[in-house]
Formats: sequence, C-alpha cells, structure tokens
Amino acid sequence: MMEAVSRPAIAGPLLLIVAWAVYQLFFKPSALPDLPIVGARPGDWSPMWQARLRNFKDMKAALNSSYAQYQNQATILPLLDSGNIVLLPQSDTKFLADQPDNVLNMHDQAQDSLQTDYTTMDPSLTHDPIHTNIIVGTLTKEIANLVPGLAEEIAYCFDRHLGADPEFKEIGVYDSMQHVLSGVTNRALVGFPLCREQKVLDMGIAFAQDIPLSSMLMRCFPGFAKPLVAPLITLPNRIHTRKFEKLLAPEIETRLQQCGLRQGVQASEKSDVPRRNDFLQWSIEQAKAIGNPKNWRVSALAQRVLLLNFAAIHTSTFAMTHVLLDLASAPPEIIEELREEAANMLKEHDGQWSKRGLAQLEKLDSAMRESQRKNSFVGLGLMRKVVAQDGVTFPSGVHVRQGNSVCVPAYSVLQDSAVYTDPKTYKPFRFYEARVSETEGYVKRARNAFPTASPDFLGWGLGRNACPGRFFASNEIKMMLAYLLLHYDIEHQESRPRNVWFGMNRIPPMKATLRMRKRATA
Ligand code: HEM
Repeated sequence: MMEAVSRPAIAGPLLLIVAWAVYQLFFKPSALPDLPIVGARPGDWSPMWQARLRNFKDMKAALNSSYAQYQNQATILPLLDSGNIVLLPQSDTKFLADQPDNVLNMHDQAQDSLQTDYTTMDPSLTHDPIHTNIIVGTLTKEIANLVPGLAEEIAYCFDRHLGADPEFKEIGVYDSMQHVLSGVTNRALVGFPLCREQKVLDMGIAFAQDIPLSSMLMRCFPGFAKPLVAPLITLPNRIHTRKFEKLLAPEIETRLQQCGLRQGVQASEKSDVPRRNDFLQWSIEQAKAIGNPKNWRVSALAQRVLLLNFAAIHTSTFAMTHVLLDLASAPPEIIEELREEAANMLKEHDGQWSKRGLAQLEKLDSAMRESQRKNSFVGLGLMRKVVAQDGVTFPSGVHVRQGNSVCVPAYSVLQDSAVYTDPKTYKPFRFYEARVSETEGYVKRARNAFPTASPDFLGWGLGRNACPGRFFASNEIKMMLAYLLLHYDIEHQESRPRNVWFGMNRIPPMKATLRMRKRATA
C-alpha cells in the first residue's frame, strides 16, 4: 500500500488534492460577510465545518435556533452539501423576491442546487427554460378545459391503485399517491393514451427520483472533479432519459408530421386528426413559433416533459400525502364536513367536475393550504444566487458579494406564533375562516387561497419565479382529494406520523400507511 502511494504518478495528484483541501478548509479568503454562524459554538477549531456537520444532523434545530436568536439579523448557515448560505431576516423577503434576474438569480441557484449541467442529459434545456413560459401561460389558461380529462384519469388511477375493496386495507400513502399523481399529471403533459403506459410513468417517476439523489452526490465534489465523477453518478439519469425518449418518440414523430415539422410532410389539414390539448402539443407549437429546429428535436421535446415530471410529481405527492395524513388524524367530523362540501358542489353542477365547481370548495382549499403551512418541503425560502457584479445590499443592512447564495426563513415563519396563531395545531379551516371574514372583495379573499404566494407563505416561492404550476397543482390536488373523500373511507388515526428532514427540505414519512376502503355510495 505505502509502496503504491509513494509512486510519483499517485503521490503527485494525491498531494495536490490534500493541498487543495487544506487551502479550502483553512486558508481560502472568505467572500462571506462577517455574520453569526448558525451551528457554530465557542471554542470550535473549524466553526464552519463543525457547524456544517451539526446543521446536517439537525436542520430543524439549526433553523429554530437561528430564528429565535437572530430574527432581525442575517446569519451564515453552513450546509454540508450546499456550502455557506446567507440566511437573511424575514424583513428582507419582499426586496429579495422583487430583484431582477441580473441581480439575484433563481436559475443559477437551481443549477447549483440541482447540478443540472450534470444531472440532466441536455443542459441547454434548463439554460433556456421555455417550458416554464408554457406552464405560466398555456397550462394555467387551459385548466378549465383540462378538468374533464383529469377527472376521468383520477377515477381510473384511484381504481387502479386503491382498488374497490369494501373492507379496510392498508395503503402506503406516499407510493400510491405518487402513482396516481404521475398518471393524472401526465394526462395533462402527454395526453391519453400515453399517460396510461406504465413504462412512461415509471421512467418519469424514476427520473424524478434520480435528480435529488444524483444532485446531492454531485454537490459533494469540487468543481474540477465533477466531470470525472458525473458519468458514474448520473448513469441512472441517462438510462431513464433515453428510455423515456424512446417511449415517446413515435408519438412525437406523428405530431411533428401533423404540425408540418418534418421535411416533405405538409401540416395535416385533415379534420379527422384530433386536436391535442396537452403540454407536449403546446411545446411543439411553441417550437414551431420560435422557429429554431433545436426545440423540435425529439430528445428536446421528450426531455422537457421529463423535467416537468420532476418539477410536478414529488412536490404534488408531498402535498397530497401530507393532507391525507393530517385529515386522518384530525377529528373525524372534519372529513364529513369536507365530503358534504364536495357532494353539494357536484350536485349543484349536475355531477360534473369543473374549474368553477372546484373554486367553490373553499373548506377543502383551506385544509390543503393549512397542510402546506404545517408541512411545506421548503425549509429555506427564495434561494437565489447573487449575480450583480457589485453584490447586493439588503434593506436589513447586510451586503452580500457576487457568487454567494442567499435565502430567507420559510419553515420558521410558517411555524411562528406571531404570524399564525397556535401554529403547531393542524386547523383545517384556518384559511377558510380568514377568507369568510375578509369583507373587501375578491382580492383579499384570494389571499388565503391555496395557490397564493405571499411573504408569510413561501411554500410556492414568491415573485417572478414563484411556482408557475401552482394553479394547476392546486386544482389537480383538490379534485383528487374531493374524489378520494367521496369514494373512500379513511380510518381515523390517533396520531400523525412525523415528517423527516432531507438536507434543507422537510418531507413526509415515506413509509406511512393509512387504512382505506371503497365506500358503498358516493
Ligand atoms: C404542490 C405542488 C407544488 C409545489 C409545492 C411547488 C413548489 C415550487 C417551488 C417552491 C418552486 C420554487 C420557487 C422559488 O424559488 O421562488 C417551484 C418552481 C417551479 N415549479 Fe412548482 N410546485 C408544485 C407543483 C408544480 C407543478 C404541478 C408544476 C408543473 C406542472 C411545477 C412547475 C414548476 C416549475 C417549472 C418551476 C421553476 C420556475 C422557474 O424556473 O421560474 N410545479 N415550485
């Protein structure tokens, strides 16, 4: 062993790596402002590194102690896999959300956090995120037209994944909701019948799982080592992407031909070609309108669908899992009240699901928002990279230099008794009651609706980069929940299983189960 290490070919690079690590640890000049370090203790030999380890072990304690000790002051939050982040006080939230992309940049930050230059197969797609424009514009506008198809898919998926057993049986909440959401979401992304192809859905779910895992591993390596380790770490991402492309290719080719985007084939004028109304179709039309052939490559179109599977499926599955666990352990009359609200709405609309009908489910909307308040996966809000050459001075007085990352407390505000009374209790009608007491019209009432992003509620982000899929997600989840409550009984739970922290995010207990049975009447 020692003999091998003493060979110049091994000793040379080894020495370089050790020198680099020592420099990074002890001698590199800090670009960070001089602020209290969350997790550091007097007498630490390397406050940043020891704080990183402590914060990694107990993120909740780190956020709680920072918020309690330094509520009106910025701090440094050292994280094991994401470096040292400047945690600004909540009072800086609005300023942060209002800054343009050339001052504070969300995409640069996401590139760092998700390592998209390595974890996605075609990084040019995330550098030119035109799919986000479709989500902000077309998807949101088309919700009303999509609702009937989504309702059909919800019935199909619940039947498939929860079954029709009249006896109570144990259901893995996270897994079953992930499968249902994958089917329902892909109805809007790729349409019927592709959304019923299990292999398509499996690849979407697998890719959505690859990104967090591979990005976490990639973040552990210094820049120079990333290209060396990436081929191994991201092998599953590549396999799932290629399989997904292959599965979608025939459908994409057909649609490209219909749109006249294949040489020698005229756009189809035939009236028997059904008008598709899904994300894939909008992407092809968008590509045609932009006029750049790189956007209508089969791989580009398929990978944009895959990116949205990543953005949509985990987040919505978390939300659905949380609200089911919350409702199962709330007093049983809550479910009865929500069921009655849904049944009355459907009766009023001749048994048909519609966007207008869904908007009437204000109690259910409130139960969903309250569940997000209690459980949102967003531990740190509005994570942005400082890109302005001269850095940024925040209203709280701290100056942060270019290249550093900033964020504001999200979890801590959602749990703050000065903002939300009795924050530890799940109060399903908290926001409904606030909506009912808002006397000044639509805008104020909308403030308490599930998809509303606000400085006190950062579960969707805030400002120009706030989640563009939130209106779709909120209708989709609401319809799923209403359907589930109307068609299934959920056995009451004495206590709610606890959430877990995964890095800086909070996630539901993945293995939690609930007992459910199909109801005789709906
Ligand atoms: C309950 C479900 C969801 C939650 C809680 C959620 C939450 C979020 C959050 C916190 C962000 C970052 C915002 C920021 O940093 O300011 C985000 C971004 C994003 N979300 Fe969602 N999301 C959900 C569902 C969806 C769905 C269904 C879609 C698409 C159909 C979607 C598409 C996106 C996209 C494309 C971005 C990036 C926006 C950009 O690049 O500016 N999300 N989401």
